[in-house]
Amino acid sequence: MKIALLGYGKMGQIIERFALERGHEVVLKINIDNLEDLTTSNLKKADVAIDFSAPDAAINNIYACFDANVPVVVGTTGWYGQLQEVKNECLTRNNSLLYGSNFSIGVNIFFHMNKVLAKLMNGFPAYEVQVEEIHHTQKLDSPSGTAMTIAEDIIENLDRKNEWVNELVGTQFDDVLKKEQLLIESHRIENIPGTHTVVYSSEVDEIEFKHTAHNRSGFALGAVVAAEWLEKKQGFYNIADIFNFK
Ligand SMILES: NC(=O)c1ccc[n+]([C@@H]2O[C@H](COP(=O)([O-])OP(=O)(O)OC[C@H]3O[C@@H](n4cnc5c(N)ncnc54)[C@H](O)[C@@H]3O)[C@@H](O)[C@H]2O)c1
Ligand SMILES: O=C(O)C1=N[C@H](C(=O)O)CCC1
Repeated sequence: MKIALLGYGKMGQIIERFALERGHEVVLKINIDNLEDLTTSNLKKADVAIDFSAPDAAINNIYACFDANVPVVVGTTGWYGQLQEVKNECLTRNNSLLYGSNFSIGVNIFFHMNKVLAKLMNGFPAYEVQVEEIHHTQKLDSPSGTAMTIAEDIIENLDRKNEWVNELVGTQFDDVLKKEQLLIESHRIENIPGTHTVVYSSEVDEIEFKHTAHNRSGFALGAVVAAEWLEKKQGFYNIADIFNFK
């Protein structure tokens, strides 16, 4: 498979390593310093594109892939406010896109178990729930895309919560939380690849459900596997469509 890498930073470089190991070829690498190479004719040389760029770059890169009719896997987070618009465009134009806030197997198992746990906790109103995420200090978006997925899945399954609110620890936070609001607490600490915890806390005890990424390899391998899965498909997909847990 010929791959275009849109974003060749921390993730793009590890993705390249896994792609080559799995017998693929990288035919295009785009970074902030060679954006002029992001042309339809260059993109058409690829069977699939993988975007791990920046929140403010993702939409433009996705539309460039749509124009070239190249399936695109989007790992970039921080653009989900425009998800519905991108989905409509993808389906109207018969393009292919797969996105995911987190491509690691461990987190996708965590996503599934988080929904099961949230449903269970409907029977236990004494527990207050909170989501916590920790990432490296270069991260541009807050909360993390993974924390948003976790929070949205809790809201869908736990009747006593209906919206999430984000606090980036170390910045001003004046909100007084309402009972139906779910707090996502974001921490930025040097060199942390990604840690997510769901905490259910009562007067008498606490349940912590936690995923810790030891490095970025799980995200990168997952992105290459997702590209292999998407290559011949048409439509708008989420990483959950690959795992399809019941
Ligand atoms: N879904 C997942 O599993 C997952 C895992 C890790 C990171 N991410 C997300 O991936 C994104 C990238 O993460 P990273 O750690 O590699 O960041 P990074 O800052 O190390 O790399 C991003 C690269 O994108 C480049 N870039 C900037 N503007 C661009 C543009 N318009 N087109 C193409 N490239 C551009 C920059 O030059 C930079 O090298 C972030 O949004 C992050 O949240 C997702
Ligand atoms: O390093 C990042 O940035 C990460 N971003 C994703 C997110 O926002 O959830 C996945 C974890 C790492």
